[in-house]
Amino acid sequence: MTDGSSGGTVARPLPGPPAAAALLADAAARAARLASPPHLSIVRLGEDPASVSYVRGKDRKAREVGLHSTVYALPEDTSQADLLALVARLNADPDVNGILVQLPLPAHVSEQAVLHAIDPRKDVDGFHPVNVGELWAGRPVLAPCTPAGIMYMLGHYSIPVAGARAVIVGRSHIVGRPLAAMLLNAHATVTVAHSRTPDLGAVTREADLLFAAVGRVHLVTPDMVKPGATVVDVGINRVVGADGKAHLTGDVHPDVAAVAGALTPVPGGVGPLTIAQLLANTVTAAERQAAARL
Ligand SMILES: Nc1nc2c(c(=O)[nH]1)N[C@@H](CN(C=O)c1ccc(C(=O)N[C@@H](CCC(=O)O)C(=O)O)cc1)CN2
Repeated sequence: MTDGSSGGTVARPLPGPPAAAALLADAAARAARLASPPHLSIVRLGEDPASVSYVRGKDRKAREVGLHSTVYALPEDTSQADLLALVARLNADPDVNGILVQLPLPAHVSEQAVLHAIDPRKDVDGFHPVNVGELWAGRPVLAPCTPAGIMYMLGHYSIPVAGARAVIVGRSHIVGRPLAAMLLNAHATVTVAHSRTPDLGAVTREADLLFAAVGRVHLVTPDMVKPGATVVDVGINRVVGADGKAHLTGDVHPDVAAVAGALTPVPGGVGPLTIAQLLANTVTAAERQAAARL
């Protein structure tokens, strides 16, 4: 695409909201076919502003698409035992289809203990080892929301994945690792790079599909990108600009737009897909629970 002013090329923008709207519309239609609205329970500890905002967004969107949502906003000093008791209660409640514990948790609570306690059939975040294992075995049921949303977005914009060389920078449990499994399942050739990868640029320049998910402002610069590659920016970094105001920026330098073939913005890129995919997962969980009761 030409930018019409300098004669140079600019990457095709891949905005998240249209893809998220399509995913939400599908989730809403599936939810409407169930005997009762799927019920999502969201648990949050403490008042971290980003977590408060994400949970509010999940609750609001759930209601917008016809789901039933309950938020448990617990004090920061809630003990691990009390949190586990709540999870056990939600596991046992036949009226609850999906359970989500917002991350990060305070340091005194073991994330692993809590995530492993959620019934895998209600684990709409896809973080339980049963769901992680099914994903890596090529049989995804409930899969982590940000990478699943990214895969949906690539499909929405008809970006080819099968046969592509994909490079993911970042190996987190929320994004990098599950995304690697999803890309493999979709027949890409996948490399996962990380903080100890030597000559990162040589690796990223191989990519037809490049994913930046490390949380380091503008880590990916134009010289690290193959001309025409699709670049997906998963970074959400809060920085203070020259104007003294806080704003969000990604892991990809804006000048990458002059090299890439397509680029997701931050904000307004993959972020909105996270919540849309969560609600799609909640409907999937409810559908499977209804079928198991028949
Ligand atoms: N239990 C979970 N905890 C966390 C997850 C998760 O998937 N499950 N992911 C992240 C945070 N997250 C959802 O929880 C999330 C991140 C970003 C967005 C989003 O829409 N971002 C917007 C910008 C929003 C803003 O202004 O801050 C964008 O990128 O355009 C939604 C959800 C960690 N915790």
